[in-house]
Amino acid sequence: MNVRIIGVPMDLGADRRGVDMGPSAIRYAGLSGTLADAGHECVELGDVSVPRPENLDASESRAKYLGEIETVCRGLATQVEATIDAGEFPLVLGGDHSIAIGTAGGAATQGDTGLVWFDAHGDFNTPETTPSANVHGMSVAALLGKGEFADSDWAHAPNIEPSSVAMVGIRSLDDAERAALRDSEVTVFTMSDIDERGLPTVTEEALAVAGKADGMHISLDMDFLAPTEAPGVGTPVRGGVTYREAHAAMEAVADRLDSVRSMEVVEVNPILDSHNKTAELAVELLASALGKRIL
Ligand SMILES: NC(=[NH2+])NCCC[C@H](N)C(=O)O
Ligand SMILES: [Mn+2]
Ligand SMILES: [Mn+2]
Repeated sequence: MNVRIIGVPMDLGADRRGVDMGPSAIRYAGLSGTLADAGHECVELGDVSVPRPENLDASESRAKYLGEIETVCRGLATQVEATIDAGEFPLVLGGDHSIAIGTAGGAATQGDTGLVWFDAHGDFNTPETTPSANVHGMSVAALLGKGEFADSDWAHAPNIEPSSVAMVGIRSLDDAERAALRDSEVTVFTMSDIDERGLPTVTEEALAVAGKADGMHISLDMDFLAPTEAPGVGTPVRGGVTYREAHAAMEAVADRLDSVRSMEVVEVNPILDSHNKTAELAVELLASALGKRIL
């Protein structure tokens, strides 16, 4: 496969600084070499430019830096679209999870699109419900045009139907977010589902939900994993999936790779990490998702 690597050093969507260094840490952990060893041609497109928060004012906003995030996501969506149009595979490195509005939005320019969201969080808040005003907690709601995002031509992606969205690994929801998810047609596989039925089964079902669409986008938030495995994330939540479970989930993605249009890994924060462990794990998981096998 021809893979184009796009970095998005975005930290405007989250409270903890440092996630902007995620793309560098993932590259430093050997991404292109690992993917080349797995038989992929990799082209490095470098980073999308992101404004520095030091020069901006986010006070009083219910969605901090939304204007800047819009500009970045519009640019990112254009690059993702161009990559798919060229017959290549966009692999996007975050940055905080607000960038998914651009990545998934770009994938959705191609038509009916499903979404698999591996995350501890639902990212289903809107500016009306958010407790933090952080846009990384709103990405799925934005893509589905919830609340204030209904009229937004850059965030709302009408080609993504809620019934083609599946979340896996969920264990932290805000009250209004939980109510909104319950009311929606999004399929949510919580950690309880994983405990009862196992991650491979649950991931298969999530891929089947998203696979009803013509193509799908895979979004991997590293806080999907237990913080013991992935300490370098800004919003860790105890009780996530294990190292081996995460690989199994990514191997299930690889089995469906023909219908995967794009993928991203987000929320790697090297400042909070231990010896780049989380970035190294991100590289391993991306390789598994793109077809690397033990034997
Ligand atoms: N992509 C993430 N890590 N999102 C965390 C979101 C946390 C919380 N639900 C919020 O809205 O602020
Ligand atoms: Mn997330
Ligand atoms: Mn998360």
